[in-house]
Amino acid sequence: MSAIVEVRRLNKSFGSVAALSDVNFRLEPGKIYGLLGRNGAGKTTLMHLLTAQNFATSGEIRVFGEEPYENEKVLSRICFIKESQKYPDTFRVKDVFQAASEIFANWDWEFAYSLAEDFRLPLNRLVKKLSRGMLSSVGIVVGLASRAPLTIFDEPYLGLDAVARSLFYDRLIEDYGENPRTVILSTHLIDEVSKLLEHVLVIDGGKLILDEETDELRGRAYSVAGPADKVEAFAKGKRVIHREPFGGLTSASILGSGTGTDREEAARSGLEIAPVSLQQLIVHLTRTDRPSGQGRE
Ligand SMILES: Nc1ncnc2c1ncn2[C@@H]1O[C@H](COP(=O)(O)OP(=O)(O)OP(=O)(O)O)[C@@H](O)[C@H]1O
Repeated sequence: MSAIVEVRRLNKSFGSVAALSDVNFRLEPGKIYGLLGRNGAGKTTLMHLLTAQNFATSGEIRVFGEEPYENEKVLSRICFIKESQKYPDTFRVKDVFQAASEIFANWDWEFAYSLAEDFRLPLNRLVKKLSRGMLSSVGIVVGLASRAPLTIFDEPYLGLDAVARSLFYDRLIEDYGENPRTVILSTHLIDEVSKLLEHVLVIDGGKLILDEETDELRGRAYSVAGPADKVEAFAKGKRVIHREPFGGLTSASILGSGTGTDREEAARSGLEIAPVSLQQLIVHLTRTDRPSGQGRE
């Protein structure tokens, strides 16, 4: 299958700061990717390179099989929604939609209007007079209604309340079902989006430390919950990556797939075994107190 994005030996430095170091990956068509990592990891830098908003120091980038730089054919098929998007002062919400409709071949006005209603966006209001959350909603509507073959959301929901965020996830998943495309979602709200993500890329200190299907990743750890003393007895000798006490109970996240013997032991102790949260796994993989080079376990 031909890749939507192919990145080889990609490096980007800003002076002495190596924002990206030897990054290699491919993105397949029709998948939702999570691009995750801590502050300053290199996510925005990578998205800027993919969308030709900056030049790589070295390495290769192919988007739809071609170099993206000054390549209208490629760039017209990418919709990049970023937190800090600026609009002309005179633009009303409907002007943003009009401009987007002229850029993106698959733009769907009906969908845009229905999303604007869902997000309670006043079409005639000047964009500069919108609240922070409403401004984020404008970006989300553009990102969804453009139906660009490669849609990239970089922390798209600054100021958005939980209801609006959940609306975004619902509309994205519904529309993606009917109109498959490749989506990259970069966010710190990992648990919120974990159900959407089919594949996860994690960057840490400019290096790609994880490139894995979400389901496989979830199989790398499990959580066990019950009375604190029983959980501790079960966890003894195992690699605990997170502990969360609640009342007299504890939940511990443990590395490993949880063998049949583990499960029998947990059942005998009356402990509940469940899949681990994606967020806990990623936090574990990107913690600074881990010895270096342990990203790929
Ligand atoms: N224009 C620039 N000039 C100098 N350094 C930069 C520039 N842009 C990014 N950097 C540095 O590159 C590194 C990666 O930054 P980047 O913005 O890509 O991180 P990020 O993963 O998007 O972070 P966040 O989650 O906080 O948005 C950081 O150390 C940052 O300070």
